[in-house]
Amino acid sequence: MIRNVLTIAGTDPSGGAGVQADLKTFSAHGTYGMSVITALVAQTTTGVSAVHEVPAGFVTEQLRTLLDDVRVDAVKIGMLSDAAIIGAVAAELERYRLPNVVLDPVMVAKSGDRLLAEEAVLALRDELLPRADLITPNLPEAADLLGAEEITDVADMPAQAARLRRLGVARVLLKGGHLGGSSSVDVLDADGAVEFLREERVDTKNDHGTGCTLSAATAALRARRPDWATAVREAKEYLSGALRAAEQLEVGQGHGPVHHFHDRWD
Ligand SMILES: Nc1ncnc2c1ncn2[C@@H]1O[C@H](COP(=O)(O)OP(=O)(O)O)[C@@H](O)[C@H]1O
Ligand SMILES: Cc1ncc(COP(=O)(O)OP(=O)(O)O)c(N)n1
Repeated sequence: MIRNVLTIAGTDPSGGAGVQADLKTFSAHGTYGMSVITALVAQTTTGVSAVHEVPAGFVTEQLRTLLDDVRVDAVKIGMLSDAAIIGAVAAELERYRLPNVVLDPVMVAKSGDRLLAEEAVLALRDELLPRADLITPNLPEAADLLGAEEITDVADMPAQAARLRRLGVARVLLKGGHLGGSSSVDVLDADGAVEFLREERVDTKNDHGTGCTLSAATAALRARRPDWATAVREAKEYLSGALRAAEQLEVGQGHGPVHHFHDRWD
């Protein structure tokens, strides 16, 4: 049976991040993709020019219309924009008891533009983190959620992940992409085990949407795999392949997108 996977996120007309990247990723993993949109974002490979938020009540309307009809096997949550939308999504997660929820706590785009209001970080921490099965913060997002300094050393990542778990989160994938270096290291703290996930760093400027792709691939794979660690490991491998395949693309002048491929996944 084909699994149904939902993304709740903002848009990217250039197709590199947000809902567009998530749907491509779901398809690449042999799942059926669906989307609830939280914000229309005028952005491309060079940055964000404007954000048009969807009213929170209409986010609720999209979710209820969809969830009253369709079974959902996994969910990826991305850009939420403000506290009202966070509240709306948290309420519907509770109401429908959705399974396999991956929360990417998106705050700032690579271009430096904010995708979550600063005053909404507390709402994200208090209302959504405890309802997620896995969160996937990058290092600046982890620091913001903890009200702490951003760490700069791979060796400190397990302790930072443990602090996030103590906020009441089931599982944490702490992403170390911002550290640079010859390998790209993430830490998974899940189900009683802490694991370093390492991949060779791909030398490319086409790295727009890496966080979106990783969280979407994890959700899709969790709908198909028996446990979180397997889903996360395969998702990271997929992302590295998509970063390598990005050299085939000519999209935009700035940070281009990664390339989603369908041939490896049956
Ligand atoms: N050039 C790269 N080569 C390989 N993996 C990368 C590269 N850039 C980022 N990654 C990986 O992409 C994922 C997301 O990266 P990160 O920059 O940490 O988060 P975000 O995209 O949310 O800011 C992480 O798994 C990170 O290790
Ligand atoms: C609509 C939308 N959602 C999320 C992001 C951030 O995506 P990410 O994968 O972290 O990629 P970069 O912005 O770092 O390239 C986004 N840009 N837009």
